[in-house]
Amino acid sequence: MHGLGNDFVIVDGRSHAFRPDPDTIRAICDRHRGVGGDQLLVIEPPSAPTADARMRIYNVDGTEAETCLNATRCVCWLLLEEGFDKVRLETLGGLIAARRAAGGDVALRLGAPRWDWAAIPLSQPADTGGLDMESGPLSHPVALNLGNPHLVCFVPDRDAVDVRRWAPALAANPALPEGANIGIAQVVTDDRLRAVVWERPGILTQACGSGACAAVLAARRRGLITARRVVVEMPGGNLTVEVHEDDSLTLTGPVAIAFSGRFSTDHGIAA
Ligand SMILES: N[C@@H](CCC[C@H](N)C(=O)O)C(=O)O
Repeated sequence: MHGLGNDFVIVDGRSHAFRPDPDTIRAICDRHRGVGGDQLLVIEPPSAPTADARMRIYNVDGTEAETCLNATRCVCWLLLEEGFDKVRLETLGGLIAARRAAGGDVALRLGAPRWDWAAIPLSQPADTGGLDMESGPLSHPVALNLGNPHLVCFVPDRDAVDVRRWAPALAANPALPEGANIGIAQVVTDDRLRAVVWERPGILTQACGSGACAAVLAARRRGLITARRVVVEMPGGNLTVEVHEDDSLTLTGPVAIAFSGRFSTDHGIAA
């Protein structure tokens, strides 16, 4: 499935456990020799009675990520199609509630972000409203944690930035012990941003749900916008982010199935 081109291989491991090792994850996500995708997702039975299912999120390098909101929208859509009214999905980054929205979209309700330096995490105390970091046109990023770590840099023109050239140095900054997703954002109007995200562990994605939320929250924190309902244009399409009074969020956008199939253990993929 994909959310605006942010694409995922999703394995339903609820009746047959699927615990891929890093080599298997890399093989599945390989765009030339495997299925290909920005992440591998495994649906598991919930560990808490408050959740309907649990989702594990594996990055293309085999590491496990805490949060991926486009992935959450895709997996929640699958669960909603099974007849659930609303869905609560457990992730390493927390419990996320989802419902159907207009036009077949999926809306997620998320808790407030964390802004303190230790929660990003950063290796030492710093003002997360503008870190002392720079890489070419990217400077003084806002840092926040939405279950996963994000830095957001504001630029006058998103498309003028050579993201592959400048973002990796920020992501590798030693002040980020767990790395970070690097957002490059441009304010278009008070309720419209343009953004692109260099995701951990070093891929440029078509869209990023947590990156869209991070861009809106960072723009509000910097005083660059005041709107609470903001459209974020990403290369793959638009996401809508609503910031509620208590700083909780609603993220809404489309999902789509690309194809479905079965893994075989006979063709080099270990299940
Ligand atoms: N790879 C990331 C998480 C991916 C974010 C995702 N695309 C989204 O939609 O939120 C990480 O390691 O944190």
